Amino acid sequence: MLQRKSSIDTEPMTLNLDQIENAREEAIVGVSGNVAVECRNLCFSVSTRQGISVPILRDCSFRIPSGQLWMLLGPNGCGKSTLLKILAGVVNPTSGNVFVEKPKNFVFQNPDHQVVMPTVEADVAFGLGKYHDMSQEEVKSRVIKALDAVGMCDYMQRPIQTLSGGQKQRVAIAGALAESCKVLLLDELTTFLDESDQLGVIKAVKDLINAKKGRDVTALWVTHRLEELEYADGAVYMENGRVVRHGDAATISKFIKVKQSSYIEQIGSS
Ligand SMILES: Nc1ncnc2c1ncn2[C@@H]1O[C@H](COP(=O)(O)OP(=O)(O)OP(=O)(O)O)[C@@H](O)[C@H]1O
Repeated sequence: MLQRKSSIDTEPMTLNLDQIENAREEAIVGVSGNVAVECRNLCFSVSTRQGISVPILRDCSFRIPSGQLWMLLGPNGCGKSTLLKILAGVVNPTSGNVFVEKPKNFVFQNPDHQVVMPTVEADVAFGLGKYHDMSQEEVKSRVIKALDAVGMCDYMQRPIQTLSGGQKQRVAIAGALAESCKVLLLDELTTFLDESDQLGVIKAVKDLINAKKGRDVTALWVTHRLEELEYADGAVYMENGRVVRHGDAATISKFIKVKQSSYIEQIGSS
């Protein structure tokens, strides 16, 4: 496992090649504090029935600073979900290093796959069941705080099946927050949602990142929607299993837009 970077460098004098590369990366991504997520030379391959190894992720490296909302973007099949599953610990990489600050929590694409209890309150409290010595007061207080963070406090007693898709996503995020999670891994949460629900979920995540500055909750949000980048601090852009660019959201947005327009020009001229 990678070591967390200290915010204060006490021996800055002689840099070896690795340190120079780190400094270059930090200049690119603007990392100034602690790192919440880091991948270094991450590879993942699967084997076909004929025993041929097929690379899915190729040499992926990037860092996400604590307390920020980052997006993971790229064309269909480029490896976003696979990378997120590795960060979540659901899948093991073939090689390379991964660090994700703990506790971490993974929220899935389909809201119906993750809300399991009959009411909102019971659902958010569900994950706390494993802490056997936690008092009822503590459970209640965590549930209220978590629902408050995603703007769902007024829905505590609501039956889950009466919620919209976006409200279910926010309840799922509250469940992760109730467990004091430090890193939220969010897989295309807006895929099944209508426009107003999409906006509601992304704003809820952005608000909680802003509100928790002291506690430094970090979120990595997988998306196809370029317009969602406006809510992000930073982004990782992938193509064909590789991290092509990573850095601040405005730079990545510009990079993708230039790519898209040159692609459209190419189609137009052929
Ligand atoms: N276990 C597996 N066995 C074989 N191929 C796999 C496996 N897991 C992923 N892949 C392939 O790896 C590639 C990346 O898949 P992944 O789901 O990570 O992409 P993605 O960027 O999330 O795609 P999308 O945007 O369409 O959801 C795809 O071509 C997929 O078919």
